[in-house]
Amino acid sequence: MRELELPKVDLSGLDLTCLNQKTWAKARADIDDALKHFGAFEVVYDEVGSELRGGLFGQAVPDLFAVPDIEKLISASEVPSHELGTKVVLPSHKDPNYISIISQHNIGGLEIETSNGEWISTNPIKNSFTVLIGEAFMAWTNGRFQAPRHRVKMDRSKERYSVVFSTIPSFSNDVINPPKELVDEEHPLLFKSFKYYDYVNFRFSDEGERHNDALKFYCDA
Ligand SMILES: O=C(O)CCC(=O)C(=O)O
Ligand SMILES: [Fe+2]
Repeated sequence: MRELELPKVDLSGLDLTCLNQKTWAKARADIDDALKHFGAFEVVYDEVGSELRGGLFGQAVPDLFAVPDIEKLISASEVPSHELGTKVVLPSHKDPNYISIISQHNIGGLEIETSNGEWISTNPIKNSFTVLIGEAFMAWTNGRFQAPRHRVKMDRSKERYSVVFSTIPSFSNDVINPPKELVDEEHPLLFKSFKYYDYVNFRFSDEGERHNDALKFYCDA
């Protein structure tokens, strides 16, 4: 059986000052298709060069983990030898935010769940990032795009770094409401408008953690 793969969208060389070019129209259509089907895609972007990545993973991230308090956290999670082997180290979840752009270094392990419950392994290459949408963006699109569940599975004896760039609403203007163009008879409103940070507080509360679909419970229309 062929292994499932996330769709790849190549944005290398696209001119950011000229968004009405044909190449952008194709990129937008590819992204729209990927987000409708998977809520995620692999973006190839050569402009983030190996030097920048090298600086991030070769220096900035290890330096961060060398800070004493962070080191304590790492050693607290050192793995007993009987638990070695490939395991889920970050349980399946949806991100609450708009968009996560994830860069994995050397050791992959991020997996995305499809709508029929299959898991897709990501295969990050040197010039790619995994992009996935969160619950706030799903609500803003009135469910046109689904926020995918994802998890990290890896051999726990290895050292893995990943960096997540996350887009979130501003503190002063955090009400999530779909634009009126995305709500009509065929697409009735799915989520009542909600304040993002109130939802995040609920999501990570004991009660919120008990719900498999916290967003639906919190603001189902
Ligand atoms: O480490 C990764 O690849 C993913 C991390 C993640 O899903 C998260 O921080 O929400
Ligand atoms: Fe996540």
